[in-house]
Amino acid sequence: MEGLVPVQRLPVRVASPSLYRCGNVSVSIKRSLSGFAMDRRIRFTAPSQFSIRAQQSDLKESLVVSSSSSVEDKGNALRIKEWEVEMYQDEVAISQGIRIRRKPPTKAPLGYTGPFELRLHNNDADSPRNILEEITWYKDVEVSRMKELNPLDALKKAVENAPPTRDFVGALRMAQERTGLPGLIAEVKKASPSRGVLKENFDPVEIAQAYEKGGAACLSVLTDQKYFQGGFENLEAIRNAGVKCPLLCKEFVVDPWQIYYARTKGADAVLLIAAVLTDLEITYLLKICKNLGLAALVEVHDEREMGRVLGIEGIELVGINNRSLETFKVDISNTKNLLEGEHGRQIREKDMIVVGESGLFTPDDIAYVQAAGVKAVLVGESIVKQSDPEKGIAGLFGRNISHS
Ligand SMILES: O=C(O)c1ccccc1NCC(=O)[C@H](O)[C@H](O)COP(=O)(O)O
Repeated sequence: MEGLVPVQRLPVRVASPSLYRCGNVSVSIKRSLSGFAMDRRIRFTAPSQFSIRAQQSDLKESLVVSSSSSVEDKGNALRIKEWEVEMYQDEVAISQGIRIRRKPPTKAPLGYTGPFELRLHNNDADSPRNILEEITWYKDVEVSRMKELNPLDALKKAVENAPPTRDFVGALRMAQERTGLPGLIAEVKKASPSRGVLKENFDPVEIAQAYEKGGAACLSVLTDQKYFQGGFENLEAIRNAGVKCPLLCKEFVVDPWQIYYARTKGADAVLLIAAVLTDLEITYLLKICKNLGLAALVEVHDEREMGRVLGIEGIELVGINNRSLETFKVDISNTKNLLEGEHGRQIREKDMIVVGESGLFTPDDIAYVQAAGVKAVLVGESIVKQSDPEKGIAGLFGRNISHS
């Protein structure tokens, strides 16, 4: 066969690193989960006539293969040099309705498959479309720098000697039983992209201690520096200051390395954002969390994400964020809406803890999300802004919920 080989559309179901054979065509699909470099390459050494139907269960993906071939070899044998298909994470993500795209690799434009010489630059792919996308794209860069300073092997050794984690989920359940109100995850939050600086004289340890005294069940510590003016040093300092509440590392996780890092810095739980991560990534990260003794708060924003998360095994904590990723607008009826109907039924059946997140300011807000079915709330702005955050908690719940 000479000249161009027509574009082939290959429906391929990929379960694991696989080698598919069909006649003398072999398709090897490499799946490297480390760093989520989901890299699939298809290499053919094939005669001119071929058709490929490679199917395995679990993941349904569609690969588009296009290439050119040339006659190079002796005899009539056709050597199709190397056909390379790169299906970026985004293609899987799009199929799952994920709105947050991952950073396109610099060496090739986003989501493009096909021969290098035909690649186009796509401007839309080169810039983030909303704040969460911007944060996660920056996170990719930041994490690769941090990894060089703290290689995974060293982190794994540090984790072996780390003190045991505290029971994040248990603390929420106990608080709810103790107070009859949703357990409070109080957020140590200096600033945010939507509100700017919330507290000028920000002392994370002082705030954490005040939250604990005020009756918080758990604390959430923002570790992102660029957008929230947080830091891992805050997490570490709070942990080392003797605060007993379990700590959530509030990060934008895009890489398993971050989970190990969080564990070495004193986290008892991490946040996983369904808008950013595919189902497979969530499943994989949950396994890592379990292995490290960490709880995972899996955050959703809409019905579709809630449906996805309910289909993933082993999730105990689901956060419903009331803040729109596109507009920053906060609407607490989002929590109520996502807990109605079939999703709410499944959550109750599985005895999951739902955490109402963002935009909670008053006892009425707390009562509203509690009536909708939440067993915990994640609150930052309304309490961190108070000159006395301990009193801020009493104000938020309409009564003193401290242990004393
Ligand atoms: O808070 C933001 O502006 C923000 C922007 C983009 C992504 C995430 C963001 N916040 C993270 C959170 O989930 C909140 O800090 C948390 O739910 C507490 O919210 P609030 O009580 O409204 O401070």
